[in-house]
Amino acid sequence: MSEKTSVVRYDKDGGKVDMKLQNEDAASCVRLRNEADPVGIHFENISCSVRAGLSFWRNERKLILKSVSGDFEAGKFTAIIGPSGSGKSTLMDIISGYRLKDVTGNVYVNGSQSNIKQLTKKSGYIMQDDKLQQLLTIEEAMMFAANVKLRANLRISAKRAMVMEILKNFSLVDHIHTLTKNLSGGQRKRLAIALELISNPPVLFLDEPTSGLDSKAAKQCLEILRQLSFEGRTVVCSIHQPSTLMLNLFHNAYMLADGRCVYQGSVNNFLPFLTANELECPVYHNPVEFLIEICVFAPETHINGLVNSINNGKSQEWLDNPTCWTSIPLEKSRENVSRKNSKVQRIQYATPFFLQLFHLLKRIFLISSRDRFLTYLALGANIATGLALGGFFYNIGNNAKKVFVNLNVVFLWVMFVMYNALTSRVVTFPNELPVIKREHFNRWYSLKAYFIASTIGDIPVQVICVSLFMSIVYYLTGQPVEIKRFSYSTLTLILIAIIFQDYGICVGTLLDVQTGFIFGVFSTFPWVMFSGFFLYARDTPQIFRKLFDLSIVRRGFEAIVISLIGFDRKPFACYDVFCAFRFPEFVSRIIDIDLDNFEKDIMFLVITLLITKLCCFFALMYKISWKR
Ligand SMILES: Nc1ncnc2c1ncn2[C@@H]1O[C@H](COP(=O)(O)OP(=O)(O)OP(=O)(O)O)[C@@H](O)[C@H]1O
Repeated sequence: MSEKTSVVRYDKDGGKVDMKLQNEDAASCVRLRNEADPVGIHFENISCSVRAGLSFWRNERKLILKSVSGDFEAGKFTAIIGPSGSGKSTLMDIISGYRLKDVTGNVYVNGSQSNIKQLTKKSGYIMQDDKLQQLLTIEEAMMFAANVKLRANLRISAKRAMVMEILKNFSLVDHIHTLTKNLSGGQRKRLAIALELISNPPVLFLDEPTSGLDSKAAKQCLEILRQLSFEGRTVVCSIHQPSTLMLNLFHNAYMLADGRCVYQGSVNNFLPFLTANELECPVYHNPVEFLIEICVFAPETHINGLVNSINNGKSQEWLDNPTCWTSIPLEKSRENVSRKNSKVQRIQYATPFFLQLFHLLKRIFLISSRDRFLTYLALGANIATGLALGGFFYNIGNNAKKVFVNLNVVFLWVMFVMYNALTSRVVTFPNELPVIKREHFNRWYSLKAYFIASTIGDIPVQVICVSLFMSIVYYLTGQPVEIKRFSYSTLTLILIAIIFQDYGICVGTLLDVQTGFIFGVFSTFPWVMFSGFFLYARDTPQIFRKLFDLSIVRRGFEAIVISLIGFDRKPFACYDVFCAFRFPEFVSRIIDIDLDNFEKDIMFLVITLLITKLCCFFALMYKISWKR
């Protein structure tokens, strides 16, 4: 029998439970913690420019980082400080590999030949406004991270033990069953760090981890980070204006002013550096605040003096134990931070594709089951609209006198399903984007796995909502009670819903909520105009006729009309002496619909769906991977 080790776990109420852990699990847990090698980062002549102004014609550019150099020493806790807008986040984005566009310069990692993707592989980046999955508990969020970020062959009990150990260090065990949306700001920040620590990256980048926290929570957060650096990690965090107490928690400081380096060195050398530059920091004055004030208010010449004194970050004079970077063979270790080079290597994930897919799907269904409000809202909207339309147009489906009213109702079905699917995704998807961005950038899972999981996860929602809506409205409006006709028209509406849902995701990916909403609704206008409902193709000039064939609304509308009045439907019932529109073929000719087009329409919708899916994927890729 294998030996067991005692590990403390916590039950639902936060009480301690003695968990017997297989010795192998304990060993894997320890092994994982010790796997990281210290990583030192050196960067040289990093510049970054952005477009200045909105003119498309003139390519005016503004330099936001001006050839800065510096060192983030292995196993040290370094603060990037500086006035607002000095370029702290930009520098962090560049060194972490998050920003690749319009960047020049070199990054050296431990002196070995590497590129920016290799550094990304070794690091975790916790962004300023890190968005977490709101509807997962701390334990679920951590276990999801453990499942996708740790080796697949690691036992679940080992993963669990590791999660509990990290949570214990972050004082989060008492809240493991609390939903992340209910956590305090400090707890959320700690959870964001804990999530990245699961894969034990040797480098951690944190953009303003203390923003929005009170001084106690900020200090607690920095103490944890300092502790992580003692364990051999290189921890770099940007911080706006640290108090003296906070500053003393860091080993090194790297200070920027107007995109240039004005100080690099140990925190202890801050005052001697000021004195060496003939700047006398008043007693009881925070030296960082003092230097920031100088950078903000003093004339340009003063800043130039500081930049020259520190050689824009190249000088290592004020670091306690400067690394001898000159011993590195530059040709081998040098790596330009350009996109071209960074794309050479493919990202590797800890778990295989299908496992990523499995865990993502599990999370999607868990979140959907928790998102009661949205679920009830979606179901409620479909039931209410179905009842309203069914009530207004009660039992008209077989009435020869109301044939055209019935067609209006069908068009309303299409409009409802289309706008419902489109707007719901335009509004909700931008909230999901930052989470995907963070998780994908930190190599939790591939974009392909996420996309396929979310596609599969969205299908049941659309199928249930549309089927529910159709069951009500189809029955109440008195359409033919035939399974074939009902299933054909429902299938068509489901296809329309999925196409417009994907279109909504595309728009929501590329635009913000307000612009996306306006653009999304407005851009459907051509499809509606050429739907053949307001205007028949035969009444328009020849050159516009093809547009009717390309309209998704037209094809969807036509397919539903055919499933209702096509397939050799019997004449409509006539309750008057004479009814002009008793025969479905005659009606179809009047409304310019060919009753043999059903397969073609469905084929068109399926191809459009595939194209929209591809567009969605590329939009996501553009936003998350390429536009960096
Ligand atoms: N895409 C962009 N287009 C135009 N200007 C930009 C862009 N990105 C950054 N900037 C500008 O670059 C400068 C540096 O921005 P950055 O966010 O790095 O500053 P920061 O030091 O982190 O500021 P804060 O402490 O306020 O967060 C700012 O003036 C900012 O307006």
